[in-house]
Amino acid sequence: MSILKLENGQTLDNLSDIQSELGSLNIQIEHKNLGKSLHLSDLLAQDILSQLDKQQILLSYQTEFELLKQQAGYFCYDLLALHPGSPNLYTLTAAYSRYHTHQDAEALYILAGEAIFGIVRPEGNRVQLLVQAHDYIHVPGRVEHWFAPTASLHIKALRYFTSADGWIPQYTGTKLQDSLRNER
Ligand SMILES: CSCCC(=O)C(=O)O
Ligand SMILES: [Fe+2]
Ligand code: NI
Repeated sequence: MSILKLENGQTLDNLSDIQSELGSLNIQIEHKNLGKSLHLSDLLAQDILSQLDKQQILLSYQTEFELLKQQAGYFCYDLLALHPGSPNLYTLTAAYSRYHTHQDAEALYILAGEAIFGIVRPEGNRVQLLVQAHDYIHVPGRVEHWFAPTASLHIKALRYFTSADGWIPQYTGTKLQDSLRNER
């Protein structure tokens, strides 16, 4: 389930409270357990996935993708799978965890593990959203954010793209450290 931390340190874990806090940015957050096979849960529990494993996982969510394609106009989807032993884990997370925007919307469905989105709200204050298994988030284009796995360093998620370009980051230079300093 998602948890939202406000800049004043208050945390919200009630989904409708979180949805209204993020409403001003039109960020969509849902929690839906799509209920899959036992075999799939075994795959999602594995760190090392073969190409075939990854294909199987993607195929398992094809039907949901087709539905989302109609509803939200997604173009394609892929699988993000990070674990402590992932090659170039730190290069990836270093890039993701810098504040950035992109033209395209950024949407994920969390399959396993967890991650944090840092988000700048229109009034300039910053919030952090923890997303976990079965959470679906849609961040509209041009919303300033960062993304990082939690200390568990485990995250598997479907990433939904609205164009072939993907999420080309425009780094904003907002210092993460500053935001942490501002957050009590
Ligand atoms: C790794 S998925 C989310 C990271 C991100 O914000 C991005 O790639 O733009
Ligand atoms: Fe992003
Ligand atoms: Ni759930």
